[in-house]
Amino acid sequence: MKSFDELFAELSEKAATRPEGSDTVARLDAGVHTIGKKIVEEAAEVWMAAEYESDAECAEEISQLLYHLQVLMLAKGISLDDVYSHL
Ligand SMILES: N=c1c2ncn([C@@H]3O[C@H](COP(=O)(O)OP(=O)(O)OP(=O)(O)O)[C@@H](O)[C@H]3O)c2ncn1[C@@H]1O[C@H](COP(=O)(O)O)[C@@H](O)[C@H]1O
Repeated sequence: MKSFDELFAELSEKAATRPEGSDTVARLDAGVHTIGKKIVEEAAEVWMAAEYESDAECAEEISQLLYHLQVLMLAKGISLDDVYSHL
């Protein structure tokens, strides 16, 4: 288990070091358009899970949406503080 900030630190490290086989590196290389489409897909899955699936399944979908949002943040060079400053 990890926090939002811990996942972002891990993904930032992956983006910087580009380890072989990293899914995150492949997603970053695919670009903002592809990442954006994945976010829309994951958001829809969150919505469907909230309406028709268990709370546990919904939580898993939310975790995936948060992951893909972080990938987009990295692709755009947006930091945690850039986001937190609006909360
Ligand atoms: N938290 C996540 C995470 N959440 C979601 N995903 C990705 O998002 C996918 C979920 O989307 P879907 O359910 O739509 O599955 P899918 O249709 O097969 O998705 P696609 O691969 O086709 O886009 C998963 O299969 C993962 O590829 C994640 N991939 C990685 N992480 C974490 O990110 C870190 C770095 O991972 P790597 O870059 O792979 O080393 C590790 O701590 C991982 O646990």
